Amino acid sequence: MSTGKPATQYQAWKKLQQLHSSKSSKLVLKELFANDPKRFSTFSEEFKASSPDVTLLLDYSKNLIDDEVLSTLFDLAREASVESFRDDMFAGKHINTSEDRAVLHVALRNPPTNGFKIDEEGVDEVEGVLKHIKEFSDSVRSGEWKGYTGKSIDTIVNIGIGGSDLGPVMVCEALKHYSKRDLKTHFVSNIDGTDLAEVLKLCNTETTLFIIASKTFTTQETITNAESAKAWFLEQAKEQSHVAKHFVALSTNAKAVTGFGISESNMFAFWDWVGGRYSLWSAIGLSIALSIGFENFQELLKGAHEMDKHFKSTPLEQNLPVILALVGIWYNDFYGAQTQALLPYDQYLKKFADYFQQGDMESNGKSVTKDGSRVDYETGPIIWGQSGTNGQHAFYQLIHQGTKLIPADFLAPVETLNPISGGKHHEILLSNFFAQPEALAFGKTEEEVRKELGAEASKNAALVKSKIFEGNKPTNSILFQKLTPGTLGALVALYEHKIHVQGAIWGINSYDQMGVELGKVLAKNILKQLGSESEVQGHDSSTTGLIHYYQKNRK
Ligand SMILES: O=P(O)(O)OC[C@H]1O[C@@H](O)[C@H](O)[C@@H](O)[C@@H]1O
Repeated sequence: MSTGKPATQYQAWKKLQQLHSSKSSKLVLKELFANDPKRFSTFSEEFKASSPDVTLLLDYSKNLIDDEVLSTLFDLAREASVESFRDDMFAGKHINTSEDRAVLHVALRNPPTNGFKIDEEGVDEVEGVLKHIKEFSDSVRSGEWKGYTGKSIDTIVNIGIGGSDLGPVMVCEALKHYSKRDLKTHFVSNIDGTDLAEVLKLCNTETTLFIIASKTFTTQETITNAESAKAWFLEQAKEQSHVAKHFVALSTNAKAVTGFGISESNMFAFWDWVGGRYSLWSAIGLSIALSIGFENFQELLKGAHEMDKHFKSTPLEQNLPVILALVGIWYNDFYGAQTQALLPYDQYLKKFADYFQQGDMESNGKSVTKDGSRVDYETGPIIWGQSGTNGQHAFYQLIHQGTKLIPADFLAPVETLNPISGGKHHEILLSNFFAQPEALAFGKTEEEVRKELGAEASKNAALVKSKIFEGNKPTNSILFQKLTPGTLGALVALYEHKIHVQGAIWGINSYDQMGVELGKVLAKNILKQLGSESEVQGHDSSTTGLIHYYQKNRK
């Protein structure tokens, strides 16, 4: 079990504080590289899965670390019992202590033979649900599954929010290359009626399949959207019995699913040991299987499983999720960095940062440890980013020359799936992928700027200053072979395990999400009061004033 101890109590933490005060000014990338020609090979690791297409190279040499810092970070991981906490997760121990649950997304991608031995109720049902997903997705994709007028399905609408939306959205976008183009996939998540209304404009009742994705099947947004979609469907289809051909559910709550009017035979089950933000590997991935086919969905699971094996069995010093986690902690807790940017140089990964905003921030955005103490150090970073090179023309200015330290992960494929114009686009893309971390690390000195400006430099001191790049900005670079389903599985699992390791060191519970509850409760209460001004009770003057303004001005 993770110690749940405040991280500041570890000896290694104290040593890292000392190292930061004594050497941070000496950790200068330009010098570290100049003094060690082998720095790249020392601080990089390759991950190779059994499929030759699934390889990742992590270069973490452009970080503000040396051997001593790194070995102390590994000491920290050992002192915080990261290895036994990891093993507890794989063994099905109830590491989600506040909800007394196991955390077993790894069981969803664990092959029936040669996998990990996991002992928890429901794990032996995983294969059966996968079989159900296969049969159903095959029959929809082949056109065998017919709608109420005998036509095949050509449009999928996944209705879900949070973990029941973001994973499928990200993966369907990332693996669009492998998708069945004549089967359109849409996602509706927001309670804002605009989301559903705009999607319904693209749908035909006779050929649309709605997937209602909700672990609890009680989420207000999802159930309201699902009810409205059903009403829209029945306006045309009339007969309640036709619902069975057009609505399926993904949930752990059979009672609520049948209560909604979807029969259990049209329900794809999962279990409470699957956290919402770790659920794309479960029945929640049905829209993925429909879009890219079951075999590709299985490749995605396989790639993740290979990363699970790496995480479970590789010594910490070569363990990619552990390295990413420790380097992240170095900036988050000792340099005071507030954020972490994820910058994929692959257009298909444009939703990757959005996905891990929930994955990381909902997991590690906590301020009490497992034993209830208030932390006196920083926990989860703010995750953000977008695909390169778009980000370069938007926010990179601040990363290069702003006042904030923004550690950033750069990701790119060696091979593109779209080698248009003889591969010219990809070469340009990758030249940017290589150039940005280089520019961030090594910057541009005043001397270089003066040389470049020539005579102009002596006339315009401010111009000289504005063109200096201080450099020494840390980055990780991840090069993967190409964006296959297996590679994506491995990449997602890499970041999932990074989150796990950081949570273990911070002593927090990465697997609950109490922080999303209060707003939901207040909204329900306010909804009841929106009828008239006199009903608005029990709020501060700001909230009351805002509600009254809305009530006066609504039409
Ligand atoms: O799948 P459900 O039960 O509808 O929940 C959706 C989301 O609901 C949110 O409230 C949770 O914070 C997320 O973790 C979850 O993914």
